Amino acid sequence: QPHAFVVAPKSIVSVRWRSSSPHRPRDAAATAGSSSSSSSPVAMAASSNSTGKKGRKKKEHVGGGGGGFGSSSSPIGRHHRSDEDVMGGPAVYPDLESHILETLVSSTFPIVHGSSSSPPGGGSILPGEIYDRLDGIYGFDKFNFGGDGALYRSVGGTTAPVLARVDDDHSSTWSSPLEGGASDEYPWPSLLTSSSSSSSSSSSSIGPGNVVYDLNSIPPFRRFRVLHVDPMVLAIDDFFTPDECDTYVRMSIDSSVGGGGGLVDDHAAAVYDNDDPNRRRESPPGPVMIGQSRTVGKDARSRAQRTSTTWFHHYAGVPELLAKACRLLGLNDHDDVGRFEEPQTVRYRGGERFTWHLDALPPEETSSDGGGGGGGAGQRIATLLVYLTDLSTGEGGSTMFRDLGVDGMPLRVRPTKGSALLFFPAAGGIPNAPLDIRTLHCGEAVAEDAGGEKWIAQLWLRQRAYKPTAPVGNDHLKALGAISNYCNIMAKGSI
Ligand SMILES: O=C(O)CCC(=O)C(=O)O
Ligand SMILES: [Fe+2]
Repeated sequence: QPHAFVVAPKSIVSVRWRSSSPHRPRDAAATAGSSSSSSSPVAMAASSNSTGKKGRKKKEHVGGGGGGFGSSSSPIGRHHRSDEDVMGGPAVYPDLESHILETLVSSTFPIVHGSSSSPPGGGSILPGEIYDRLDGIYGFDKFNFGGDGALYRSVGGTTAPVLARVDDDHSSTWSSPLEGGASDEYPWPSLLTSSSSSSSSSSSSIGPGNVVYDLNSIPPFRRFRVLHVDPMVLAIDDFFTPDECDTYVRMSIDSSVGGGGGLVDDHAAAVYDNDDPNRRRESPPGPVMIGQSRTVGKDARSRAQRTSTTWFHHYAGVPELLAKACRLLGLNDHDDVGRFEEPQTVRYRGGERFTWHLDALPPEETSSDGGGGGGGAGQRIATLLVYLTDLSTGEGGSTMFRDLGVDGMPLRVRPTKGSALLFFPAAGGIPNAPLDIRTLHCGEAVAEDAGGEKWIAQLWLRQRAYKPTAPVGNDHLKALGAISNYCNIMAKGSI
């Protein structure tokens, strides 16, 4: 069962849906047995949306030339270069249709790094123009950087919080994709129109009525970097503590004892034996290793796409990840926890990688009939990736966005322990298309002689409630208590 866009070889004339990484357990089973390649060109996906309801929009630009960042309209042909320099493998760039190519323009806006002009508590300051633009594209008020539901912006040389914004612009040409007109606005309604992000406590609707938590107990994330504006790619450097990183790695490794690295083994590591009694992971079972992907996939291409190892985690086992993701994205309602796919950790050893792909899902995976899995959860609208280990320059392992760098080079994000990377695989790019092809990215091969392994944790947010399929018994509901505990601990810590 295909599950994500992966780039076809140049000789193939359009982007095709193709199985690749074990993003989801069902995929692993499918790739192990059958293979991959029902195809469905992007052009088809794009046109299939054209009758959808009008939804939240993109104010302008997208197609290049419209003025604004990233509209330098440099042709994308230059991106059709060999990737041997960065991937050490055969070229897997697509031949894309011209109207898609035209959307692949890099941002030319200079990104301001560093702390010399930082807001209180750190972070970067960008010109107000960028914030205005991000607000228009992404609904800025829902990102919790640097303040209570606010981002910091530069105002006359000083900093001031940007107040949560009322979203009154629904004059969109952005249509609802993939739903046969049956869905609501796409893809941001809940991010944009739910109540102001971080100023109120949550109320429970999917959870037991007595579970309450307040995500405001988690300090706002202050150390963020805007790596690219449109499409937006953010790094959040204070997302996980070193201890949290170590815990996530350790529980993955520990759970695989006896798991044997088989393909899908829902029974492996059914019980997680926490060796740290101070943590609250006593009851939930541990993560399940779903396979070393050297063995996942039948054909050479599938095998080549990901050569790492993935573990699927019980929601209840990763409250820090869920709570912080909700805090970051302004998802205060318990229902929103139910929109996350199975949390994953991924290990890349020397030589391992994940080649160019898009995280956005093919239509059959998002349809509301549930036929594609996930219970009609809709599209992946946000990718959150947390680096659990450091890799130094020269050790490889960077996440690279092929088309978002400067001078034809990829945007390269080196793994930094505790940093998160946030981007939006289906939020913009091609008008009326259900994916943002500009977010094409890869996990660069880790150098054979790297000093350590690359580990990441990953989380995908869907448009609607998602039905997990692994590990057995995995249930969002069971995480609410753990999230509540975590928030309580954070609240006490900050007093
Ligand atoms: O490992 C990375 O840096 C990227 C992983 C990734 O893109 C994915 O798993 O979808
Ligand atoms: Fe990805």
